[in-house]
Amino acid sequence: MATVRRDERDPVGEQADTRPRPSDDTAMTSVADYYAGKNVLITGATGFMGKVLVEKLLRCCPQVRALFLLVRPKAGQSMQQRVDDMIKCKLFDRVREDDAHFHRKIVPISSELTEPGLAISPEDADKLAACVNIVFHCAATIRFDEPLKHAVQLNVIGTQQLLGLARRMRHLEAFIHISTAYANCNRKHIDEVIYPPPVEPRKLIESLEWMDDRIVQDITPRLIGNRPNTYTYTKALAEYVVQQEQDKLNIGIIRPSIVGASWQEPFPGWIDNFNGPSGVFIAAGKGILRTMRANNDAVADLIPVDVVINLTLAAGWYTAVHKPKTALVYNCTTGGINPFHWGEIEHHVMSSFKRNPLEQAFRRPNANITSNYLIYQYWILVSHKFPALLYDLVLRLTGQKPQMMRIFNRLHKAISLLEYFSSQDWEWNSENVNMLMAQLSPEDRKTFNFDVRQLNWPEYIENYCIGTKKYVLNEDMSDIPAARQHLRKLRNIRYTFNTVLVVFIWRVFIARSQMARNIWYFVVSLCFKFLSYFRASSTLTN
Ligand SMILES: CCCCCCCCCCCCCCCC(=O)SCCNC(=O)CCNC(=O)[C@H](O)C(C)(C)COP(=O)(O)OP(=O)(O)OC[C@H]1O[C@@H](n2cnc3c(N)ncnc32)[C@H](O)[C@@H]1OP(=O)(O)O
Ligand SMILES: NC(=O)C1=CN([C@@H]2O[C@H](COP(=O)(O)OP(=O)(O)OC[C@H]3O[C@@H](n4cnc5c(N)ncnc54)[C@H](OP(=O)(O)O)[C@@H]3O)[C@@H](O)[C@H]2O)C=CC1
Repeated sequence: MATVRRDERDPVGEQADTRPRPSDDTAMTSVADYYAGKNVLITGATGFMGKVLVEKLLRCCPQVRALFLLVRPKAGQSMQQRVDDMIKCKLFDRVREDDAHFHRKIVPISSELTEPGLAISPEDADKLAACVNIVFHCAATIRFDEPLKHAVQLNVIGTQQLLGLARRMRHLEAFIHISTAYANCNRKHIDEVIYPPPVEPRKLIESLEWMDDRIVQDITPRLIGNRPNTYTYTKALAEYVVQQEQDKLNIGIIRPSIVGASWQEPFPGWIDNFNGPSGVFIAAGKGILRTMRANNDAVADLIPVDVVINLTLAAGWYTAVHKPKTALVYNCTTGGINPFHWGEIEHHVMSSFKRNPLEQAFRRPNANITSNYLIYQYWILVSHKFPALLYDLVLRLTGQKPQMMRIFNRLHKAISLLEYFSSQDWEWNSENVNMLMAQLSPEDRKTFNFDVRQLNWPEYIENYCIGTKKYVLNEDMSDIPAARQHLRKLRNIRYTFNTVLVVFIWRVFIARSQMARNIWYFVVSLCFKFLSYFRASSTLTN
């Protein structure tokens, strides 16, 4: 079994390791000083975490020489257009304030990670081989329903190819791979080690080459075994593939849990996608999602994106400067240090969206999570399907296209894929993370803060919800009074609807059936008796 030992930081007895060791001077450099004059290569820079990584490097390590971003053309946009759009976004406002010409440090390189040779031109590959000092590999498919072939192609073969390129880099000091804390979610306790892979990646890759898509689809459940999806399965394989290079490269592996909006930087609550909990929060805030399967008492292992990026940069520094003998794994999680539970998340998300409502909510936000399958199915029927049918009926009657049932079907698919992670909890060891924190200077501990003991969850969740409103939905905060007014209107509609329903039931059952009338009189007389008893006893005590 190939496992990763914790860094012993003992340079003695390393005959096999020919890589240069750090001098005392370099070991003492601060994180920002280390990145000064360095050429950094980043994959997945256009993604959620990649963008935050680029921003933080430019803002807090302003002496960095160049950032080479491997980007592919997409949706009719060239790679250059995509990078231009990316750096225009609000996330980069603080960097722009500090240095209006920061874009000069960004060098986009056209690359498609699923193509042979990463589809990098020979000239670009030579340039990278000659100058890159540190690689951050963030790119991956994070979809939970990705067909196995594609997930392997990108997450495993793409990683292998990048490692091949890294081996050619003459001045490479560190290779940092972003994995996930759920790569080994088939275990309950997860140490900072690389576990044996579920299958030898080479054998799997060879088999997938000749199998057609139908066969692959059929055998996927058997292959992934007790992992919930191809994403976690291929991320586990990728870790193993990265580990195979530990004799040749200085490697660090970061395993974040559920990455959420930023905690502090560049500003609280920054988020730009529907992945993971963000989509659930938005659907609940819009009043669409009323129930979800989750365990109230299970730890919700959210981790703010800026924490992950701070840890990643610090790990890059540590790996390059201290050159650990084996690849170090960092479990970047909150559960063991500052636990917060799904039940608490539900409470704070709901109250936050009541204070700061989203525009044009479908219903008042009121979602309840439950681990009980029957209760869940009941609420799906009563609170999702029935209102959707009713709404679509109204749309049809007014000559419009029905849409609510379609939205709910997509939502049900999304939440069914997430419930595996919200219905149970895991224990992650974080010794390497603690070790890394202890290695930082007090100044670096502030600039590259990943100490989640200081995280105030209610405040974080409030900023997260506001962040989904501002940055994902692009809603204006000045519209909050109108949104509150809309919620009041929805509440009045609900009261009216409930009253009409009661009157209707009364008319149909009470007024028309003798037996219902008898029951009704019995209930009313019981209430009267109770009231008179209550009055009499309170008169006596007075
Ligand atoms: C108050 C309650 C508290 C309890 C709260 C519990 C939260 C419990 C979170 C656990 C979270 C674990 C996270 C593991 C941690 C990793 O390791 S990381 C990677 C995380 N990866 C992901 O989250 C990817 C999951 N997403 C997917 O796989 C795909 O988006 C889906 C869900 C299969 C949908 O695929 P699709 O149908 O092809 O289409 P896509 O365009 O992607 O999205 C379709 C619709 O689904 C919606 N959608 C997408 N993602 C989501 C989502 N997460 N939620 C809702 N809707 C979504 C989109 O908004 C879109 O809606 P429309 O705009 O069309 O109306
Ligand atoms: N988000 C989360 O909750 C968590 C994420 N992680 C890990 O963090 C990393 C980053 O995740 P995140 O930022 O959320 O993911 P995103 O989906 O936001 O970003 C993925 C990035 O990978 C790039 N990419 C995808 N396919 C290719 C390809 N074929 N060729 C080149 N580039 C490609 C995307 O580029 P493009 O813009 O062109 O599509 C994008 O830049 C991943 O490795 C993920 O496994 C780990 C734990 C949790």
